Amino acid sequence: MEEFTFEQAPARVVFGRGTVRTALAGEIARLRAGRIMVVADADHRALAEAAVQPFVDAVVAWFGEIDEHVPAPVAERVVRHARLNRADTVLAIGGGSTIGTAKIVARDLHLPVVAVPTTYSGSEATPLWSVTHGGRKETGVDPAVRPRAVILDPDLTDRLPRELAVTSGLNAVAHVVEAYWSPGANPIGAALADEAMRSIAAGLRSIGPRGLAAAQTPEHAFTDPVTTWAGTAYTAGEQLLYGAHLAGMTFAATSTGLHHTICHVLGGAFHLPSAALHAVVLPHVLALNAPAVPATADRIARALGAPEAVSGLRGLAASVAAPRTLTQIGLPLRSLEEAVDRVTMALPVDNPRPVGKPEVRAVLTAAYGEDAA
Ligand SMILES: NC(=O)c1ccc[n+]([C@@H]2O[C@H](COP(=O)([O-])OP(=O)(O)OC[C@H]3O[C@@H](n4cnc5c(N)ncnc54)[C@H](O)[C@@H]3O)[C@@H](O)[C@H]2O)c1
Ligand SMILES: O=C(O)CCC(=O)CC(=O)O
Repeated sequence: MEEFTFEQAPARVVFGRGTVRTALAGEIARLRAGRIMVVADADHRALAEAAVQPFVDAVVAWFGEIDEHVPAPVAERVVRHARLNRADTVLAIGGGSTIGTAKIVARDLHLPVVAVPTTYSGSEATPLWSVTHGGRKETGVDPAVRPRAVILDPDLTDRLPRELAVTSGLNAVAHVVEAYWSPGANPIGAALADEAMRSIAAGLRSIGPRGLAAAQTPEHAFTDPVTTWAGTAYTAGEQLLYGAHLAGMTFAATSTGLHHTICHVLGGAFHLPSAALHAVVLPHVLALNAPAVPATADRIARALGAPEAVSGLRGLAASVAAPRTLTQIGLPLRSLEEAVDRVTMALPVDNPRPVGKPEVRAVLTAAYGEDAA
């Protein structure tokens, strides 16, 4: 076996139903969190207020201005708010945008973050941060922003509306796919990726037309020994949250390629919903790259439980009625040339095959589907 490096910043992860009530206070105490600033959007304020009750006297500030892709003025305000209130720790309760907002405080003021994710973004497992300056999404890596304690409570993610559960699950699939072929790929990351992909795919297949709440009943629970732990069956929501966290871990240990670059550039420039963007773009980047990395494509197919990677991913996305075109998620066809130019300007990227403007155009045109015909 060739030499390889695998690095993860230290973090404690607590997984289980109800752990936002039963375990969060313990993690706060263990970290000696001191003065706490809570970051949560308006939709998660009540949940966050209930969660902090056991340590409410330590909460010195709230920040609720969350905007996807973390606009620079919001990043400045959250840091100022933490500084003014002399916060020692940031507690983020919400999706990738909320955790991403908290991460900027960690980046700039070196405060620890405690994360309670409510989507499958996997951001709670990564040292990646981003800030968008006037339509240009800047991303960076800083081990200090990786949350030091993480509460994975499937009761929270099971509340996701069906559409967001689907696209967020496919966002996690995108982390896994790029982790397999990134230059930093290594055997430990690939083992995490295999388990992440199996788990997410199993969870997605069970969502069905009625969403996660309907997939929690015992008849939906997984008893396949490959995907259960110590004989305990997992529900679809549990499979998804567990898999999404592993996806974040494996993605964290590698680097971003063409797929994530496209999503960052377009997400920031056109303020598109990040998870839906991943869901639409991923099959086309996989179709571009799979012939260049046949062994990796076979491994992706095996993890998906499909005979072939590209059709396997397309089948999975179709089975959950994922959005299929850029038009569907808010990028009109008239923006194609601007989108191609913006992504091309972000090249070069680490990618299994060389990418120039023609490849970018091919991927984005394909992502418009029948709308580009
Ligand atoms: N740093 C990383 O490693 C990383 C990884 C993935 C995504 N991201 C970033 O995170 C952002 C996107 O995050 P996201 O896809 O999680 O979406 P989000 O955090 O923007 O949330 C989308 C919407 O869903 C709502 N929501 C969240 N959880 C919910 C729940 N349980 N029930 C009902 N509604 C809920 C939110 O209030 C919001 O309105 C993007 O900026 C993306 O780049 C970062
Ligand atoms: O927005 C960030 O913090 C970086 C995002 C990232 O690399 C993962 C994603 O877009 O899903």
